[in-house]
Amino acid sequence: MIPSMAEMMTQVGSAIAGLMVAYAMFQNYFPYELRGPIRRYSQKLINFFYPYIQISFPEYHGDGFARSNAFTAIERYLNANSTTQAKRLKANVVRDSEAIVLTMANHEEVTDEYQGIKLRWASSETTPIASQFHSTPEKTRRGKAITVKERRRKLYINNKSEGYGYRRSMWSHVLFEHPATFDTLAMDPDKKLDIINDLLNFSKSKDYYAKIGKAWKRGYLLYGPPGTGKSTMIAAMANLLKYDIYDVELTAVKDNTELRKLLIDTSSKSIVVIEDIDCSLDLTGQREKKKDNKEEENDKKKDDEKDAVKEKMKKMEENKTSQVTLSGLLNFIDGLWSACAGERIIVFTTNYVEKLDPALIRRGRMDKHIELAYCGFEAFKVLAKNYLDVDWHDLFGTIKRLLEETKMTPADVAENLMPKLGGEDGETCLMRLIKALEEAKEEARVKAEEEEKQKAEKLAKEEEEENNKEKEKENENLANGVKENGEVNEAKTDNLENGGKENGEVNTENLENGVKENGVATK
Ligand SMILES: Nc1ncnc2c1ncn2[C@@H]1O[C@H](COP(=O)(O)OP(=O)(O)OP(=O)(O)O)[C@@H](O)[C@H]1O
Ligand SMILES: [Mg+2]
Repeated sequence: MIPSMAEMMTQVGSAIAGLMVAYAMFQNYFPYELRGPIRRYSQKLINFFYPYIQISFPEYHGDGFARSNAFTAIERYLNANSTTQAKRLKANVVRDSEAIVLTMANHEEVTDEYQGIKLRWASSETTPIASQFHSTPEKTRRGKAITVKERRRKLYINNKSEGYGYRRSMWSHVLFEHPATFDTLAMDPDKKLDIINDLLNFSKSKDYYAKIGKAWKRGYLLYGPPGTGKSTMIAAMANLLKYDIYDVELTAVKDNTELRKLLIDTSSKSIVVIEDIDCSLDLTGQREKKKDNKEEENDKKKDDEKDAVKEKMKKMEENKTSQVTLSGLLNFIDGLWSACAGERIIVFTTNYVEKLDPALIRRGRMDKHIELAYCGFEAFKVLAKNYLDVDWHDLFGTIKRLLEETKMTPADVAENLMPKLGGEDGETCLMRLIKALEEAKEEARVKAEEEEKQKAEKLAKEEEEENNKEKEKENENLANGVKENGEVNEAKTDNLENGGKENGEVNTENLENGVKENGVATK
């Protein structure tokens, strides 16, 4: 007789209940010392028949608060590849991530294949994750790459050194959401491409750097006048590589030791930025001398741009408490920090490349020197496209000529191109730029003329002074001459007297000798 469904369920139910009672008895009454070996042997027996390899990846490890990197990477890997199979998914906005991350819910299972091996990924709640799968370094790496791609990036700023007590971090951070990209950066397209390739090449060269025995780091020096896009380029770099930025304010760093600590505390895949290196570094002694030179020079050339830099320097000087030295900085670039694993880019910016100590910018420390210059026509075209969505216009010819004739920073060009409130059209903005360029040109001409005039005046003044000096000298000589002549005359009379005497003597002597000598000579 075939038992009915209800009867079957009852039997299964009572069997399970029986097993549970047996298990409870086992737990309660079986001697503790014997439980371990029995479990071990029963596991061995199961393994004999069980054909699969099982690997568990706990979600939390260590002290139980840090989420395992492997787990996160696998989660992302499954999110991108296999979630189509699972019916129930968990949606999470994970810290540091831009996208919503979908992961399979507990007790879901997805299958996957890797190099002919079938994998079953399952997520379970009882142990943090009891999954049946097979993973490889390659997969973990792919997962990691996805993690980096979707990660929200941060801008770190070093805290002022005073009183970051026991727990306070040396860095504060905000989300980095600068919109600049290499597409929006106005500069010569060839130069831009070269930089992009350099960066991408670096980020892919882990093995190469290991092979040549160099730390996986690269230094860039960005130089050029204010407003030419140095800071903008750093943001574009970070956006291209998806790196974090550590903006080091050297004036807030107490000394070399603190600088070292700060830099060791930076994470991999980051850009360490030190802006205005010539102003913020108190390179004691040697630097002081250079500053004197700079001040002298600034006195000579007093155009606006220099004044801006001077202003900046003065400000830095005022709140300077830092004792970071050039050698401290160099040591960190070459030494300890380089031993920290992971890819890092270090960027220095300056308005005056020629003022920097050659030791700081030699190749190997600063591998690539990038000049950001005044706006050329190619750079202008990028701005026109970005700001006005204009590829070509009849006015471009005039603008090209004016840009060649006058210096204007991309910042100023951009400012003029930006449509003002009320929705100006492209042509109005281009006309405004032309006007501004013409004004700048005229201003530069007047300034040059003035400088020329000042120079000529200075030269004339110097010549006059020189002439005056000569005249004075002549007068002096003349005066001295009169005096000397007086003396000479007196001396002459003296001499005359003496001469009379001397001559008297000499003459007679000479006469005698002459006679003698002549006598001898004639003989
Ligand atoms: N090459 C450029 N391409 C696009 N925009 C630019 C460029 N240069 C400057 N700008 C614009 O001008 C502004 C100022 O530029 P940025 O701060 O990058 O200059 P900087 O070279 O860092 O100057 P400073 O030496 O004073 O730090 C930016 O907000 C940006 O909008
Ligand atoms: Mg800047």
